[in-house]
Amino acid sequence: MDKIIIEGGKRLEGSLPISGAKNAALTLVPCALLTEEPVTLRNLPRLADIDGFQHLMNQFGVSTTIAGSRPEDFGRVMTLQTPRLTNTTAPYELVRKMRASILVLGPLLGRAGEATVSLPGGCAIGNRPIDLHLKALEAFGATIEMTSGYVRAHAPDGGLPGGDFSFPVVSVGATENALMAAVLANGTSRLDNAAREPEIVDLCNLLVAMGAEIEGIGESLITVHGVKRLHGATYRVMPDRIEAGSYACAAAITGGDVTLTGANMKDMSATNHALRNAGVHVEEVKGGIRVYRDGPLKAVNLSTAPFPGFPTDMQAQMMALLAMAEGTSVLTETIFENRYMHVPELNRMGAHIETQGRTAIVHGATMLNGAEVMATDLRASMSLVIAGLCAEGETVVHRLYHLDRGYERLEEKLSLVGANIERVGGD
Ligand SMILES: CC(=O)N[C@H]1[C@@H](OP(=O)(O)OP(=O)(O)OC[C@H]2O[C@@H](n3ccc(=O)[nH]c3=O)[C@H](O)[C@@H]2O)O[C@H](CO)[C@@H](O)[C@@H]1O
Ligand SMILES: C=C(OP(=O)(O)O)C(=O)O
Repeated sequence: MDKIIIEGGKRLEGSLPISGAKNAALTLVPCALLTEEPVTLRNLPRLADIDGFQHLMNQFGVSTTIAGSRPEDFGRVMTLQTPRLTNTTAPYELVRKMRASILVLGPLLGRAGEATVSLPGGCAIGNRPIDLHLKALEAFGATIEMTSGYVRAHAPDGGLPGGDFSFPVVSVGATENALMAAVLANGTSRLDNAAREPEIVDLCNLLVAMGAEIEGIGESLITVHGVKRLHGATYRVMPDRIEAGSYACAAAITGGDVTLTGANMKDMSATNHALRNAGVHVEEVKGGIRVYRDGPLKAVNLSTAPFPGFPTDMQAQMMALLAMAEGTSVLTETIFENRYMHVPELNRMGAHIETQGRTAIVHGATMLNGAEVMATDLRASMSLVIAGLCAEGETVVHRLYHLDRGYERLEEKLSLVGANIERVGGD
């Protein structure tokens, strides 16, 4: 298996391009199931998760063509077309590798009136149940059965009637599945306490471009008036706010000065606020965001929360940064019950971090040392890369498949700003 080797201590400087957002792309791609016309997605990141999703879509009879794939380009353009659904089952083999496959449930049900999707199961960061996805679809009139590890959903003859659902907990994926099911329902549906993440806004914008009628985009009460059919559209995937935040931490930990081209400031308020409190300068510049640091890093207390709160997907990267700050930072993870697996690995690099349940206490201003570390989940992997960039000596990050799910050609991007980083084939 490949590994990444980082020689720490290089100050990052220059410009680094931000890719299309993984978490937006994973909900935009299944929208192609909702129409027989072509849906073209621009700025789609080149990631293992997107390749996996493309494969899953092909199983349903979706044709996919890719343009703009010169090896030197970041991103690409994919056109998906579903003249006819040839299959409505998402098998265990594909869902197991990619949790976001559950996002085909809503659109398949909306278009075909039925869907069978393998239960995704838990993953490293937590149990991640899908009960709210199913309850929302039931509220719209679907019948749900569970058999042999699969969810089978059926709409009544004539399609889903639509209905109202209030989420007891904010869920990004359940809001997305519900929206994709509601757009083709016979009546009006209302989602209360819906997720307000920018990726949900991106999804709604594509659905509207396809002819959907949605009110309350970006708000916690969303109303969807079902339409008879949707048409094709061409749409540009939003920039990845988590990738941008991750590279902002990388720039900051090295005391660097990096412009994140293509990043969107307005999607990143909570992350930028935390960075500024930590003593990092974050400025909007033409075409992106400039991040630099010219003073010491300061301790910050943070609690993860649904948007517009501080994103759980930035917790691990910020923790690596705070390991080098003066003072003690207290981080609280409120979204996933097991999202501190980077802590023992960061401690092996010389950090002083203790965890007590959902709280992590980071005793900062430590000197980090390079070490061999094991990446356990996507953002945990990135926190180890960030730590490695400022550590003394060599850091070797093993198990790269997590990083490849969410960071497009990470080592190339970091090399562009002067990092001493390479990917090598391992045993
Ligand atoms: C592909 C994608 O977009 N992934 C993101 C998405 O994941 P995902 O959509 O899986 O996360 P959710 O927003 O659904 O999860 C939020 C919380 O709700 C709980 N829950 C969720 C669904 C459900 O049916 N029942 C339930 O109890 C979860 O266990 C978790 O505690 O949002 C998370 C929270 O911002 C991010 O960390 C992930 O990167
Ligand atoms: C947890 C994440 O993704 P996923 O939901 O795809 O596992 C993430 O992007 O940090």
